[in-house]
Amino acid sequence: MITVQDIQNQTIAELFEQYPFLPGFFEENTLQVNGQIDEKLIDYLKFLDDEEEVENRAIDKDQLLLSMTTYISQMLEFLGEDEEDGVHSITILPGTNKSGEAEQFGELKISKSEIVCIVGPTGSGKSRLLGDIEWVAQNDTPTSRTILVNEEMGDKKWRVSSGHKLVAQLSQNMNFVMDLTVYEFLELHAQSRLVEDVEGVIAKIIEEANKLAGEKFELTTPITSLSGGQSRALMIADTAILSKSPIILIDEIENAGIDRKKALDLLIGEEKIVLMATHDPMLALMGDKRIVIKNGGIHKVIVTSDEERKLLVDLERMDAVVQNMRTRLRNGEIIKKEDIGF
Ligand SMILES: Nc1ncnc2c1ncn2[C@@H]1O[C@H](COP(=O)(O)OP(=O)(O)OP(=O)(O)O)[C@@H](O)[C@H]1O
Repeated sequence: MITVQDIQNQTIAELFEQYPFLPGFFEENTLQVNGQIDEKLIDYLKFLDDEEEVENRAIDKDQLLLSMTTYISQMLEFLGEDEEDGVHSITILPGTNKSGEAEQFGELKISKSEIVCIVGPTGSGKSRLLGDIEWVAQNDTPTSRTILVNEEMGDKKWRVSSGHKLVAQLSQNMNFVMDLTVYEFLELHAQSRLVEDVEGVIAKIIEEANKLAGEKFELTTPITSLSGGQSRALMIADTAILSKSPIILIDEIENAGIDRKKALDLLIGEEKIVLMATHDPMLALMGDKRIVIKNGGIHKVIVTSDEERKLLVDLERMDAVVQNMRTRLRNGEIIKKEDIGF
């Protein structure tokens, strides 16, 4: 939070540079700066020592300073740039499995730049764990887990705040209902994030999305006619490039017909916490750790070993062969034994 003390001794020029949206506040409050740009804010506001001015404006110096401070804090929060509000870690505190038995781990802390995979049989509760994190559960979900943010009890503001979402979620179903072209969709999204270079950002997102998707699509394509893989690729590129959320939750990227390794590389390029539920061995080993879910509970947490990391290289090679075969089969080619390459 910004305080009055933080701003009152800075010059107006310094404040305008630090908070580019502040001139808007001056305009709204008919505060003329003219030649006083290099004065300290507190000195500039001396004209409000005059009682007549205070009466005319119906605001005194202290009130004005306070409302300016609130405005700056709210704008920073809205823009997602409040440093002190940054998320450094989340911590999962144990709850119960599907049989109501207590989960056997003390607590599980996940920090910025960590990738954690969630593995376990179908229906074991992987999506439920992602759901708990998204909801910042406070013993109020079927698992009774609690999620701490920065080692503190999660603030319920994360559940409702639209300008400042804790998580960006990429889920299995990506159904668009709006009648927009890819360009219009991205434009709306970029504008709502107050991006300055909207055109540049849109170009970057479509370029990255097309690197992930098998079949290329255009900015003029209606989003409703994108294939499952294409819309997934679009959402991944959009999330990686536009989302300010500190946590990315991914529920299965394997079946989408996109280049999964590139997708993950794109997503983890930013300093974020990434949690990914997966059935795919290659993706599971790309994480720093993996959470094993059994019967709805966190059964084990395994740190990826050096040996596993080395094996990942072989898995990636095998995966490339399979992907290549998929592409060639799709293109109507005939596969031969030597195409397998090992
Ligand atoms: N600890 C728990 N206590 C009670 N219910 C649970 C618990 N964990 C999961 N469930 C419930 O079990 C069901 C299956 O869980 P979920 O959908 O998370 O499985 P999944 O591992 O993601 O499956 P899939 O691999 O098929 O996507 C859901 O209805 C979920 O709410």
